[in-house]
Amino acid sequence: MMTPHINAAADAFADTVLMPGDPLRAKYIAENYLEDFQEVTNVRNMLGFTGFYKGQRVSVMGSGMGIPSASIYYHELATKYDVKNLVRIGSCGAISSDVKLGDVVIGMGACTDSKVNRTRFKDHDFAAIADYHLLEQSVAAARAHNLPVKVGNLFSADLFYSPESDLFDVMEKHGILGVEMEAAGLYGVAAENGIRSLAICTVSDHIRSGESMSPQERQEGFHAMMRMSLDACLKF
Ligand SMILES: O=P(O)(O)O[C@H]1O[C@H](CO)[C@@H](O)[C@H]1O
Ligand SMILES: O=c1cc[nH]c(=O)[nH]1
Repeated sequence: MMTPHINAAADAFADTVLMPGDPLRAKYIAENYLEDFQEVTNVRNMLGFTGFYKGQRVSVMGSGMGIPSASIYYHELATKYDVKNLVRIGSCGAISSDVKLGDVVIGMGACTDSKVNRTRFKDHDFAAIADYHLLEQSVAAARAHNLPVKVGNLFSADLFYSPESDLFDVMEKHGILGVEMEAAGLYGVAAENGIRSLAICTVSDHIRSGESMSPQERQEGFHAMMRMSLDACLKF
């Protein structure tokens, strides 16, 4: 079986796929956390792997950056590979001084300046929300790891380099925990196809202070999020 963007066999993916934007973060997770793993797809170098974590079959695959790229993979995994749970494990920028570099935030909801959910939802405002079960199990896994996650709203931006700097003030006023580029699209695809989804992000940049992680830290450094999301998968 193949889609235009995934060259994996029909049964190549586990029910749960963890999805960083970066395919090399996916490779890193497979190599460092999964046993008996195999590369199952590599079209355009958007690498995907399936292996075992604490005895449970789990997959990890890159999504690319931004809702248009990621939605292709979310859609094909949901509709062609019968995947049940899509969990984004990404990076994000923080705005509030209450959210620090390295903090893990979970998107109970995701606002966006993208039109994709309006396109799906007859131009009305679709409330892009996480699946409650995945959220609950992820918060429980974080507690078990003594990882103080923050749960709330994300903002999925079309532009990484936005000219609208005053939008960050509006986001902060409305309690946005993290700015990233895929969660609202993920929640839209999941709702459209009746599957479960969640976005978990590690803060890699502070938009106010200018603090920023290196590319290598973004690829290989999010161990707290990797461990808690893999442990959460055991309960999905
Ligand atoms: O680190 P990932 O998961 O790619 O997530 C964030 O990083 C990318 C931008 O640098 C965007 O994809 C954004 O959502
Ligand atoms: O979209 C993103 C991702 C990481 N950091 C940001 O500031 N924005």
